[in-house]
Amino acid sequence: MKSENIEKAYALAKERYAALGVNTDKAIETLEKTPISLHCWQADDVVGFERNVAASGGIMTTGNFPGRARNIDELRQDIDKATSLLAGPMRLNLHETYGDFGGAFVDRDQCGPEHFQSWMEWAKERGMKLDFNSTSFSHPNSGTLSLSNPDKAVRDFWIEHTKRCRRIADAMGAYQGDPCIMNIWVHDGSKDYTVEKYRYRQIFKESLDEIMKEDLPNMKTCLEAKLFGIGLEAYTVGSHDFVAGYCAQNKMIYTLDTGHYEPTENVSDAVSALLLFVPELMLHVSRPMHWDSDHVTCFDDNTRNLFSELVRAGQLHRAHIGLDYFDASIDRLGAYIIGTRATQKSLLSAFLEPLDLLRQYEDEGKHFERLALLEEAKTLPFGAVYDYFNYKNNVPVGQDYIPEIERYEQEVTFKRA
Ligand SMILES: C[C@H](O)[C@H](O)[C@@H](O)C(=O)CO
Ligand SMILES: [Mn+2]
Repeated sequence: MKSENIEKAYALAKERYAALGVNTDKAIETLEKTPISLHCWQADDVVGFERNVAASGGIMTTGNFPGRARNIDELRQDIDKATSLLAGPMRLNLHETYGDFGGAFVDRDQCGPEHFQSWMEWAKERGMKLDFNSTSFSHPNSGTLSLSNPDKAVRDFWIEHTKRCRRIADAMGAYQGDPCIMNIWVHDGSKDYTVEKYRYRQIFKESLDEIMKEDLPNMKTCLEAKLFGIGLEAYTVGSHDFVAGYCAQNKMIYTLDTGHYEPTENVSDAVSALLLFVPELMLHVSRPMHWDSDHVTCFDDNTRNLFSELVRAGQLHRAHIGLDYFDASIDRLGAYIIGTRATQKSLLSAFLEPLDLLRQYEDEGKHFERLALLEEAKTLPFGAVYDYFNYKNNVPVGQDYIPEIERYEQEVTFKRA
């Protein structure tokens, strides 16, 4: 796109928004300060570097597009390429199975900060901060129950793993001078009816209490809720009610994954309800298709509503934004760009909402006017503002990143056997 046209379109958009009391320069500035945590697992279909096996334990990747990152160097190369096509600050979200194990087998109850030292250095060189996840899936001990397993030996294995992960996250936080956000998601559940729901949840609670005993100042722990996993359809130990209760009681961060709720549920409605009781939210921005299918995030109603609710509530500073999808059916790097840009577009459209006027209408009981403005706001020249944000930050504008991805396929990913 011609720079002259981008600037002209922006100038017109700026005027149009200003007439509604919205400052587009300020919106861009806020977007430039809002980090998005890229999930390392989109680059390699959630395989990691521990034992080179496909993801199992409630999750699954589908598709066989060529070019999956097969090792740490390829994954880093892909992340570098992705960030070169994106404006704004990016963090990187690692799972424990993505450690730099130097070719050795390091079991989950043996991991330590030393296995992530090279990641810390790599990220620091790029001015990127790291986030982290314990990993209960894709392991012989995963079974259907990990932290909620009545078998003490299995449970202790996962307790040890999760404690170690919190220490790794703490080391990352100390190294980067910014808290590392560590997520706990366990797949624990049952394929069919169980008569022991209370028992498993009680054990899960006790395991979490044990894990959380250690005071680690450079990290924050969050707990992810889920509706069901593949092969675990009848019951999920870490359901929404369990996680909401645990997080509220223990002042812990609630991880809200947009794919983890009933298909007819309005996920964004959880934002204001949860934030009155939990300290912060970790967002896993995803796109469910009938179920938790982890399709690439799009600029759709679900994603837009999520960020509108945060901005309307004035609580964006209490949300950590991360992506969580894994699509192996299209170019994986392209998927990063689409999903990250969709998230940024949703943020920006929330920043550009004529909130003062909408609030005024609402206070005055002018409900026709409120609905009319909500409708009109949808077709304001928002795209011109997003284009300008990318242009100003020297990354491809609009669809101009498509040939960049195609070039990278020819030069890099398609050459991976
Ligand atoms: C790989 C991630 O930890 C995983 O996607 C988890 O966050 C989840 O959402 C499981 O459905
Ligand atoms: Mn998730």
